[in-house]
Amino acid sequence: MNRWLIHGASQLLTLKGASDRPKRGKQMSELGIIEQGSLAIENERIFAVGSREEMEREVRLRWGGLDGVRVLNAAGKVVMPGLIDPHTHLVFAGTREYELEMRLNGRTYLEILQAGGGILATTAMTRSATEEELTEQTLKRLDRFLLHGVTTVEAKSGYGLTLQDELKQLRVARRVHEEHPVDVVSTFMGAHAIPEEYKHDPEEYVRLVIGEMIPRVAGEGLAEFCDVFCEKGVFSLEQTERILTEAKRWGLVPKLHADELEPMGGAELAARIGAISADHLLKVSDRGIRAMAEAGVVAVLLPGTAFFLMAPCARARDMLEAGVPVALSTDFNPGSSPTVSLPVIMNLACLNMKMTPAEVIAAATINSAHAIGKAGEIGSLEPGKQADILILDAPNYAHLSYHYGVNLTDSVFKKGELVVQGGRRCDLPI
Ligand SMILES: N=CN[C@@H](CCC(=O)O)C(=O)O
Ligand SMILES: [Zn+2]
Repeated sequence: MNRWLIHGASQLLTLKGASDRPKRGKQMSELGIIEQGSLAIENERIFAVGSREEMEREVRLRWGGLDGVRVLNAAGKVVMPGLIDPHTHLVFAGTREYELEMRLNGRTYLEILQAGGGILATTAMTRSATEEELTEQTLKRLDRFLLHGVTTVEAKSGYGLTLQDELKQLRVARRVHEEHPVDVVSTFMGAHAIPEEYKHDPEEYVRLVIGEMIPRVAGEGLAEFCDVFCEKGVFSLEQTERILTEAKRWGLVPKLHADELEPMGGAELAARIGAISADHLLKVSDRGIRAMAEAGVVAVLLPGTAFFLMAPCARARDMLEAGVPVALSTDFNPGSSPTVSLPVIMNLACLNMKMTPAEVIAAATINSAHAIGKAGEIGSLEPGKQADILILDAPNYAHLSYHYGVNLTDSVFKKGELVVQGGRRCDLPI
């Protein structure tokens, strides 16, 4: 029996009460804080949460004392749900550091893509890599996510762009999910770019995505979601709608890269088609914001991408005021956001989108869990939920957005196992 008592945190952030529906508006600032909070774990799950005194009583009653219970003293620390990253392009080969200089010299992100670079450069490198090579590189990245307090990531395919190479990426995502403590939730994104070989007949590629890729991915149970890069010169609104409609028919839940570089009506489509999230949204219209609020589509905002592409951020405050549930993500990928640090993204969300330190915590935990349909299991510290827990070396939550670029992760529990302690992996053989 695995039993832990995490004891006497200066702040324990429960984020309770939002497992059924994501937090919106003022709820985003309510973190359900327990001062001098304690939490008990039994096997993979949280079994009780409360004040120090309540938990001492509970532990005596339920466990008959502390025999066989491991105790972690969290005095002076913050205990909170493990961070959840709901939008990454985790599985790829190679890097694109040279594009930074091209962009600094005035080339735009889309120009680089249209010239066969960008996503297409990573596609070429990913196609040439073996499943073994991709697995090894992806496991390393997951280690880095974990050391930054992240316990679940969503991962998109989209650097294969052939049936076999898309399946290869998704198989790697499944394999690392099984091998690594961080949970990986998969999204099929065959419609990430038009591959070179279909440049002169993009419609033919859309037919391939719809007719062959979606049935195979869904048939093999390799993804839960389907995403499309709905953007000028990439996939049109009409093509996006066709792809996502077919995905739905196969049981894949729609997501969208929406209104990132040009206003395309992506947010409106997300609402209309019943997408679980619409992501990016730098150029979203007022109508799109209203439609998302009405339909309850989670806005996954990616201020690290805006920062790295030197673009103005999404209008987070307008979305929050309109009642759109907001989540945050790294958008980790080799082109537009090569960072694994969700805490840095939270800091950027405060400084560049004027979200508060409390709002960004709700956005990167319970609302991120909603963006990937997992809020019944993770995203808050409540009895019965998976024991995915982050302990910060800081006396209150505001430190997370304040020490920018500093990793405050002290300890991490994943499914009730202590996997990071003192900022280092502690579950590996020496
Ligand atoms: N915008 C499209 N896709 C990714 C970037 C992928 C890449 O540049 O490799 C994004 O979300 O930013
Ligand atoms: Zn993306």
